[in-house]
Amino acid sequence: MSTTGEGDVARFKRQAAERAVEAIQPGMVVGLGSGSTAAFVVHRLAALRAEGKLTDVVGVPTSVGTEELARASGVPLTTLEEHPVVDLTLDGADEVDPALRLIKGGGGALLREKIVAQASRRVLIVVDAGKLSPRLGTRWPVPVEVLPFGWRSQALFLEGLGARITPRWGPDGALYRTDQGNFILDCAFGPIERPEQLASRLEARAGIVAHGLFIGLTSELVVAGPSGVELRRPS
Ligand SMILES: O=C[C@H](O)[C@H](O)[C@H](O)COP(=O)(O)O
Repeated sequence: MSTTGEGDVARFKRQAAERAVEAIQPGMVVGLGSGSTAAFVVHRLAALRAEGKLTDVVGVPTSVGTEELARASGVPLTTLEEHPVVDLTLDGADEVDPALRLIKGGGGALLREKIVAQASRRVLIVVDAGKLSPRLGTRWPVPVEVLPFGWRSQALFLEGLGARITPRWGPDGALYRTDQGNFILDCAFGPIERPEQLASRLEARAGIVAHGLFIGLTSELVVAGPSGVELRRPS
C-alpha cells in the first residue's frame, strides 16, 4: 500500500526496508545503517516495538544521524564495545553491481558503516531498483574519507589513479566533516573494471581513512521496484 504523497522511489525504499526487517529475530543485536532507506528500517522497527514485538532487539547505529533517529523513535541502542559482534546489519547502498559489490557513503557514513558491516554475521543490503548497476562507478562516484592532515596530497594521489575529484562541501559552505571530523573526496572513476584492485590501492595509502567500495560484505540484497520486492544472494 502506498503512503499518501510518497513518490515511487520512496515507496520502493520503504517496501524493501519493511521486507528486510522481517529478517530480525527476537534478542538480536542489529546494525542500523544510515541514509533514507535505513531510516525506513528504524521506523519499521519502532512500529513493531510499539506493537510489543522485537522489544528485546538492540541496535548499533552507524552514524550520529541514525543514533539520533533511533533515540527519537524509541529504539534501544548499544555499542560495539558492549556487543563487538553484530547478528544482522540492515543498510542501504548507493550503487549495487551484479556480484552485490557496493558503493556506499553518499551520506558520509561509510567508515562506521564498514566497521559495523565487518563486525556482522550477516549483512542485508536494502535498495530500490534504481541502485542496480551493471558496473560500479557507472552511476556514482566513490566517496573517499581522508584525514584533514595532508588531504590535498590525497587528492593528487586519487587523481593519479584516474579519478575526477570533487571535495564534498557542507551546508555551511565549509568542507563537509564526517562524524569522525574527516573530509570526503568524491572520486568519479567512471565504470570501474577491477573494484578489488582499486580498493587495495586505496587501503594502502596513509591518510585515506575509508573508501566507499564494499566488497564481499553483502550477505543478501533486498531490492524493491515496479515488479515487486526480491531477495538476491551473491552468486
Ligand atoms: O553514507 C551513507 C550510506 O552509505 C547510505 O546507506 C547510502 O548513501 C544510501 O542512502 P539512501 O538510502 O538515502 O539512498
